[in-house]
Amino acid sequence: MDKIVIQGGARLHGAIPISGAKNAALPLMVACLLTDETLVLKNVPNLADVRFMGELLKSFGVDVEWTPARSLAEGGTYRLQARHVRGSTAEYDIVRKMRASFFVLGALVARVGLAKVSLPGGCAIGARPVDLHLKGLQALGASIDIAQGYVFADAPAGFVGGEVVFPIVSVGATENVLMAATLAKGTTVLVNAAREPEIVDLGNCLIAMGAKITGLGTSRITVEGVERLHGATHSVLPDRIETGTYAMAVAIAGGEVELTNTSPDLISSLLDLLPLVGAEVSSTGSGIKVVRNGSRPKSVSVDTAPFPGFPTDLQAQFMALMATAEGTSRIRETIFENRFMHVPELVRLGADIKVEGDTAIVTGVASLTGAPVMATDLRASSSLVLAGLAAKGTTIVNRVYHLDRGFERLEEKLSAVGAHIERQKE
Ligand SMILES: CC(=O)N[C@H]1[C@@H](OP(=O)(O)OP(=O)(O)OC[C@H]2O[C@@H](n3ccc(=O)[nH]c3=O)[C@H](O)[C@@H]2O)O[C@H](CO)[C@@H](O)[C@@H]1O
Ligand SMILES: C=C(OP(=O)(O)O)C(=O)O
Repeated sequence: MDKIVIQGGARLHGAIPISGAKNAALPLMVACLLTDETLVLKNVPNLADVRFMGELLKSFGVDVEWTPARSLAEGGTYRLQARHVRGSTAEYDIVRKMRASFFVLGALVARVGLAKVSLPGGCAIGARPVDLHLKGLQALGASIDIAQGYVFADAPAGFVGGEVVFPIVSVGATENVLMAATLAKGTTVLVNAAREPEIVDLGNCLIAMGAKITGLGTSRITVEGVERLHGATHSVLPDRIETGTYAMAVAIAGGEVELTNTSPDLISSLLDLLPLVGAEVSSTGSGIKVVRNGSRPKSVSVDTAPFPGFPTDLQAQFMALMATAEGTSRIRETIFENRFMHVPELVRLGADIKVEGDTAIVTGVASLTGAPVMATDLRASSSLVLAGLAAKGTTIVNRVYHLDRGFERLEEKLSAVGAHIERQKE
């Protein structure tokens, strides 16, 4: 298994190109199931999860053609055509590895009238039930049965528009129901819908495919069903989690870096905090410049929340930053009940962190010390990389396959701005 090896202490200077967003690309790829014409997706990151989604779509008979990017500064292109959908089963082995596989449920039923999709089960960050996806599809007329670990959904005459009220904000359930509603008979209203930029990106692509959607980016989305969707070309929006992670890499390591092909509007919840931490942030027109010179970062407390709040997917990285800051911060995780798996690993690097319920109390230390570490999820792994950039000596991050799910060529991007980081193959 590959490892990432970091010699800490180097300041970062230069530019880092930001890739297309994994969490937008995955549901966008699923959207190809809604039409027999070709969906062309540009700026797609070359990530394990994305390749995996390509394989899942192939298993439904989708023609999947991937053209890799010519350089780090541009994404690859997927041409996806679901001329005929063959089969409608997503097996356990696939769904347990990548939860986004569950997003095929609504689109498959919309297109072929039925689907059998494995329940994903829990994962390292929490129980992550799918009840809201199922209730949403039921509200549109699907009958749902659960047996032998699978969801059997059918709506032989297609979905029928209705009101779907989400008791809590769910990104995935909003995406699943949004896709289903595009081909429903009549009007669907999603109440308390997620407002994440990835939902807006999916909605805009669906509109380009002929869907009638209003209210994207608000908590009330209205979808007027249409009889068919057609092909379209869409460019995936920049990855705000990758943007935020590299912004914090500069804040923790020091230096001056421009993050290109991204936008400050995607991540203002973090960019508003960074000046309080001691990093300067400015918009460059084509991206964001982050600078930290001089004194140690300062402690700032934060609660995670659905967009436009502070993203749970940046909580671990922010904790690494706070581990080196002057003072004490409180980091409250409100989205997932078990997303502190990075704490014991950061403590191995010398961090002073105590967990009390949903809150981590982080007392910054003057310096971290390198050590071998491992993490059980994607963003936790990236927090260990950030900590390694600031730690004295060598940090070895094991289980790199987690990072490869969501960070495209991380070690190349960081070494290009001066970090001493490499991948060691075993
Ligand atoms: C592929 C993708 O886009 N993944 C993102 C997506 O995950 P995902 O879509 O799984 O996250 P959700 O927004 O659905 O989860 C939010 C909360 O709702 C709960 N819940 C969700 C669905 C449901 O049917 N029942 C239920 O109780 C979850 O357990 C969690 O506590 O949004 C999360 C929250 O921003 C991010 O951390 C993930 O990176
Ligand atoms: C939790 C994440 O992904 P997933 O929802 O696919 O597990 C993530 O992207 O941080």
